[in-house]
Amino acid sequence: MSILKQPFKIALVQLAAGPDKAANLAHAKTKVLEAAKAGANVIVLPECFNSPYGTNYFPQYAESLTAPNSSPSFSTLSSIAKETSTYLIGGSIPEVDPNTQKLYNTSLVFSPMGELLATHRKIHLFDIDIPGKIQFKESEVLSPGDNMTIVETEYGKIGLGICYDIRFPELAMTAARKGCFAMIYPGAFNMTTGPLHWSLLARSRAVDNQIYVALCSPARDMNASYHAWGHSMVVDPNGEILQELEHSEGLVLANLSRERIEEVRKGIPVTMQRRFDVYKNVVD
Ligand SMILES: O=C(O)CCC(=O)C(=O)O
Repeated sequence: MSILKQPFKIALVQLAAGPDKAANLAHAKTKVLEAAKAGANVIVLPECFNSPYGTNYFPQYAESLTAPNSSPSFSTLSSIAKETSTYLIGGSIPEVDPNTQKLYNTSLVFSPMGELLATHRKIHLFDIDIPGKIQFKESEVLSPGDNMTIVETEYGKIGLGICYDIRFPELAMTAARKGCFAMIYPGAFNMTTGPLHWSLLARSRAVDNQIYVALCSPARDMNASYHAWGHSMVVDPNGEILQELEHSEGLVLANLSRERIEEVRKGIPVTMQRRFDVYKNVVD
């Protein structure tokens, strides 16, 4: 049963990021402060918000998260969450594990007190090859995470994924069955798969599980090597898009309520109608 304990406002910050990490962090801070001023209680940043997106950039921008003081992104996110008294889903950053030298695409989540609540390493790496359109192979440099992430907040449980993770319905389904009322995905789709699948996947995960789904993208920069689709959006448990941006910087603001989840589940009670006796051996 997905429980949303009390209504709240979510903000998605669609941000432009350039090569200067310190400038990216300062810019993120300005925009998160704006979102908090607009009344947001939970604020989400995009995938790779502190660097350009690309396999060649990951090693250069990676930070070790074992000692928070040595990670400028960790300390900035923590202090912004505290300053704004909001839950901050810190998009993602390239992470290096200093023991293994392995790199990950990692999201850090902070409480309104600035405490680290969760660390999600992208589970499904973005390896695709659509001839003539786009070729990308994150696994050339990144390692995959091995854990699902569910964040406990005062509003209830939120499931977390990063970008390509949204293509795997099992992740959202499992989170919903563990009681999450929303899935949040910082993500950076592109100009090929963005128009085809971004909104379709968000609406699918929402309607499959009758939960809220939020996708937060970087703004599009046509001078960068990777052209992000943008279109950050919040989808309600009925698959309806509550708010969507175009490709420029901006803020999505949406109110999430338990009543909406209950209304949708009452009208179309699929959560009560599943036939696990028929398809219980999903993994087989
Ligand atoms: O799934 C896609 O089409 C895009 C995924 C992506 O850009 C990513 O995982 O970073």
